[in-house]
Amino acid sequence: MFVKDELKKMQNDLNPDYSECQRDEEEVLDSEEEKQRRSSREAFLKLAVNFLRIMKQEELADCLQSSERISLHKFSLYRNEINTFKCNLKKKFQCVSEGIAKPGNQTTLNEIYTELYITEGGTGVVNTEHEVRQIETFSWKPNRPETTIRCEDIFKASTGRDKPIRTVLTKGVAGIGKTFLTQKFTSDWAEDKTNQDIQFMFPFPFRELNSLRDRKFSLVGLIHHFFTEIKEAGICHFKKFKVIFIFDGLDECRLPLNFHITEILTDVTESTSVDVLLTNLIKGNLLPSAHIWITTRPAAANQIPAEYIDMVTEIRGFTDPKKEEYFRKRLRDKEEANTIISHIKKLRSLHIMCHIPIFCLITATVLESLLKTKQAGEKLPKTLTEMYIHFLVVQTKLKNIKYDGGAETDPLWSPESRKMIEALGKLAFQELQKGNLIFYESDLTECGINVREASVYSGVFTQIFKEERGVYQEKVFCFVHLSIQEFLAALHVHLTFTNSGINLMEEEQTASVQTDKFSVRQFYQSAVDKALQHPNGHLELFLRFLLGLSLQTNQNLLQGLLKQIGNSSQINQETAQYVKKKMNGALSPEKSINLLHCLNELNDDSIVKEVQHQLSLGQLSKVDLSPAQWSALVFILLKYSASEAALLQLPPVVKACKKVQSCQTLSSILSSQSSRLRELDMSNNYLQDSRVKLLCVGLGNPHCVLETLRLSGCQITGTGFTSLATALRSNPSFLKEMDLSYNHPGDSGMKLLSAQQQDPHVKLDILWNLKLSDNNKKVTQVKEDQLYPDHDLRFHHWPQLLCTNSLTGRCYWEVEWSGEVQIGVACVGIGRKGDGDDSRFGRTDQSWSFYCSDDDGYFGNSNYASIVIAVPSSIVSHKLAVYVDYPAGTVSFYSVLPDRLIHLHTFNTKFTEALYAGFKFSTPGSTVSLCDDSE
Ligand SMILES: Nc1ncnc2c1ncn2[C@@H]1O[C@H](COP(=O)(O)OP(=O)(O)OP(=O)(O)O)[C@@H](O)[C@H]1O
Repeated sequence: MFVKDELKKMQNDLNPDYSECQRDEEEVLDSEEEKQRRSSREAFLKLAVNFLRIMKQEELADCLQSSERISLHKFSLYRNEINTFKCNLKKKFQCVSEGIAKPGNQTTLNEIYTELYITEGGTGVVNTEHEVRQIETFSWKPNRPETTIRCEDIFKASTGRDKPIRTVLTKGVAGIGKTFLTQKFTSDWAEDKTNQDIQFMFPFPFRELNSLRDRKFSLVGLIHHFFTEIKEAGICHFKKFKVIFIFDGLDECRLPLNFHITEILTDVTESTSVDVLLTNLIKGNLLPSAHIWITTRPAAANQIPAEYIDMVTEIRGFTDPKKEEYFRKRLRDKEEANTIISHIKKLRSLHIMCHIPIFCLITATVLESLLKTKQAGEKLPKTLTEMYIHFLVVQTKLKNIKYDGGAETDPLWSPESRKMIEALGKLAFQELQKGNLIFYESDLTECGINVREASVYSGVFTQIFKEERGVYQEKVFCFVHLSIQEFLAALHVHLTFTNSGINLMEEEQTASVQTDKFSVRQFYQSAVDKALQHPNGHLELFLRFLLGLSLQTNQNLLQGLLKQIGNSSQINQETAQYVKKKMNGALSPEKSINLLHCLNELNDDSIVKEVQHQLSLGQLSKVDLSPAQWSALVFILLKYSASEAALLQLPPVVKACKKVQSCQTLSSILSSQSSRLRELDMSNNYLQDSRVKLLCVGLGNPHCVLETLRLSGCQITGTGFTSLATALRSNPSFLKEMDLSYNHPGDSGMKLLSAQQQDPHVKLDILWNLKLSDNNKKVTQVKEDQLYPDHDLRFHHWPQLLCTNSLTGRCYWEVEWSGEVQIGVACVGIGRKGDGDDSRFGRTDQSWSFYCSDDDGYFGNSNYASIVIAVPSSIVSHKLAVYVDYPAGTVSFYSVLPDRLIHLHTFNTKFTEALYAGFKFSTPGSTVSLCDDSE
């Protein structure tokens, strides 16, 4: 029976038509009897394979041997080894090395892990902006629903996806928690908490793969190399299992990944270089059923062509409540946690930066230590430079006490500590210039850092400098966060200048007398110039730190390490002036805003204050803003949650905008996630196509929430219309109203916009579609958009209009109509904006009208009262008469027949404001014409 059953199963295994789900009834059970049965099966299979080989049926033998059944058998047979594998993974990720580990007081991943906000979407497009700047323009109030993903669901398709997800690319700036997330994902699986349908999870950090650059492996070999338990269990067949490969830190990859090479590899046992192995795995040539998860900093995301990525996700860090949760987890003293949280909340810049977990870690370390030693009246750090200086001081103090046996009161900067910081600073600066974020032994040696010392050091300054050991001997080093590297680089440049007078910011370096005022001024100004020249803004944070270090208060904090520069307050003022001058030149908004941050580091908040003052006075519209003030305005609007009143002022402000730069600035306001700008009126500005194009960058950004855009009389031609149409196509969700009158769209421009209006995704509700003709006596509702000059009295939503002359005394007129229209009168105070009833003919008590329809006949309307008139077909006419007796307060309607008038209805009211004749249209093609003899 057993033999018969097994043979049947084997037959099924060798039958290509036999489906996967039919195999599923083969379950792995744990009972003793089951175990025995499994080992008998295994033996029987081996026999069968042997027989097949003797019979020269090699192909069948191979097939049977590599079948899922064998693998499944092995999977269950090697359960112990697999448990060891899981156990080791668990151990590996359980403890996190944060700061100086106190023996017996190690933090575990599960204790400290705080949920990250992860969103689905985004493209693999590279972002060349500086990462920290990207973070700062980020706010936690998404303007539209975003698909968020939980850590354990990274491979679960969101609704609407029909294809299973094979490859996921997760982006996130430095220190945002990519590695932590992959560790949590793996350890939750290893702890049997989540994703239990997955049989194997293999985490491979790129920095460890780098050390295998010159070696050859098969995929199985690579797995065995990293995970010896798998090798020892002899598991070689992964084809039919659910396997996840996790590749963390693509940005650190030093393997030459080339996706255009033709070398196709499908055999998991064939050896090749690791880069070829990886590209084939990612492309799906190798193990097409495996899942692949790659994490990367944004700038490196484009190394993998988009076609090989099924889903892109982004880690956005901590939400506001999670920031607080993190601090509470980390700082066990409740009171301390409260003080720190409230300090951070008060300082918006710090609060924003705390979206990044690593920054939370730095902040917590610094503030925790300062709170313990703070004297009464002493202030907590407010600027970035201050925070980083304190961080360095805290770390050094800890190292002195813990490793050098020093006391709390000992001088902070021993010659050794100074030497090491100087060397690390040199390394930081040199590598920053080269764009390197990870370094090798040779890089360290070049900066005079002995690897043995450095390895001691990595244990000492754990928070500053990290040493990682791959599976092989080669060690890789990095600063725990890019911003630490930038800070130490700035410190190095400053130290070099104060110690030797050499200005590293200049191309040609000659030593000068550092006390010479001219050279000190030149030093800071050349740093500003150099940072501004950098195309991608990669020296922005560096510059903030360097200028921050020019403050005497900050230099005092580093006494013993940094020599003071004489007369620094005058120099600071001059530097601030220089920065302001630069801000008024032609700069990108990003660079202007960074310079504004630099002013903040220099303790100069004059521009922000000026603009805030103007905002509070409500005077902004009367002031011609300088580009620097523009940047400040953006900064205030984005960062300081401008009051409603301030925002309402924006349209007139924007009216005053003429410069290219202002358009760029506006564009960045519109693109910002925290932008709340709903209405933009740039009418009667000489914008032309070029500036409209700049504006369209913002308009097309998915964060733009603009609802009304007025560009009347802006000299826009077909090209500008093309940019507008493109922008509207890429971000159709919000714009409802656009005034493009008094421009020169030409035929092509008109066509583009009408095509746009047909697009069901575009809610372009108001483009005028009432056409005036016959000397303005006839109105037709048309499908094509008509462009008219904008006018405050125009109805923005409803297709209705009023005549120009007000009605006084007694008036009578006749109107010929067709289609579906309303004819009547309205007070001048009738609403004009929005789609509410207050602006709708017949629905408001400010209008009295008659509805006329080819299909439904007549009925009267005012303030919702419907007066249905039973009209016998003999008296239905397409001519309606209106008679208004203003002093008496009556509006009468008549059906005009060839030989008589038939009274339909009279509304009785009391008129208190000017009254106008008006019409509303309900379907395209409807018309009304004022008859010639109307009075
Ligand atoms: N979810 C989290 N909960 C608590 N702390 C976190 C979390 N994510 C990150 N951290 C803290 O931030 C530090 C940096 O995180 P991680 O190394 O995961 O960042 P990363 O995005 O991989 O950065 P990089 O690009 O520099 O490699 C961690 O060591 C940890 O201290």
